Amino acid sequence: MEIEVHQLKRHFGKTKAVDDVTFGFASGQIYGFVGPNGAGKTTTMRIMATLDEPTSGDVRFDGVSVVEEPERARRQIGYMPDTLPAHRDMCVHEYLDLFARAYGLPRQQRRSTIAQIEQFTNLTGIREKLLRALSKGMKQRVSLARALVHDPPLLIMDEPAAGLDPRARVELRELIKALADQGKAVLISSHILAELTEICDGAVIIEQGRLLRAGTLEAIERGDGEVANRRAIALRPHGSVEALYKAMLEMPKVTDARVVGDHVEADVEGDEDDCCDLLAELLRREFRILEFKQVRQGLEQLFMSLTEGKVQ
Ligand SMILES: Nc1ncnc2c1ncn2[C@@H]1O[C@H](COP(=O)(O)OP(=O)(O)OP(=O)(O)O)[C@@H](O)[C@H]1O
Repeated sequence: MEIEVHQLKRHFGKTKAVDDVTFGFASGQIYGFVGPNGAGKTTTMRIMATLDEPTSGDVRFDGVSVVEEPERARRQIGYMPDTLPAHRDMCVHEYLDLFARAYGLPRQQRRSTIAQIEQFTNLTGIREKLLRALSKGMKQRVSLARALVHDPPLLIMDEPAAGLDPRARVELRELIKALADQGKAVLISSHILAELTEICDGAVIIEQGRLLRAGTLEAIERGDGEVANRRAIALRPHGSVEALYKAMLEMPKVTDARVVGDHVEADVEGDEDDCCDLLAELLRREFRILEFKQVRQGLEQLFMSLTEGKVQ
């Protein structure tokens, strides 16, 4: 499935919550949605989930428009909001059954589908528990299960890791990866950028409603603008790290270098060719290099170099 967000705008009075945002991604991909508080992430996600209407622009799932055919579009997505289930006096199983009915799943199919999802989200052991008796992590899993009952090809998750303990975060990450492996497209907003870097294929970076960058992490890193002509490399010498570190600092295209354990990491002003030239020069100077690799910038670094923390 192709997801296309096209020139999306959503204005609340004078506030341009979303201001001409265009990006796309596809089945099997996990895209991180990042931006400072108030950047417009939730507003964009709610429009994608057909819970709000754009001022102008559109979102299409394989051509199906959220504006023109919201009912059809709605079946394509599972939305996990940043609020947790609030039907306090209902147990987990009843709650999931309620949503499966709402999506019109016939009885037999409902049973097997819910059983599978409960197993996948690790809810089987607590399916009889009341929602109000659940911990935050359990509620997050119920919320994910609810988003999956109609087997949507696209999953939209708004801050799913917020407030989770480290174990629950790791488990959530594994679930998201498994969903992408099944072929689902996933858009996930989070402020925990290091975590997103580990699972995301790409990112959409917005600030004050405006798109700063969108694409695969590699493409964003390579892209035009201020991060374009910068590469980071890591080298592990056979011999003194300090000697290599000093030599690196003297290289004309190296803007910064640091010793990290048994490696030297360096920022290079230039492209891949410049990195290779640098290695050639080191070898010419008879440095013995055991490892040489390009280091991918994390989302955190990309985000910091692209945003200035502006808030509306
Ligand atoms: N219903 C509304 N009425 C008026 N303004 C709104 C409404 N919903 C959102 N906004 C404004 O739109 C802007 C974007 O808000 P949004 O919740 O989309 O940001 P966000 O990126 O999800 O932020 P956070 O990271 O803090 O969750 C903010 O300035 C917010 O105050």
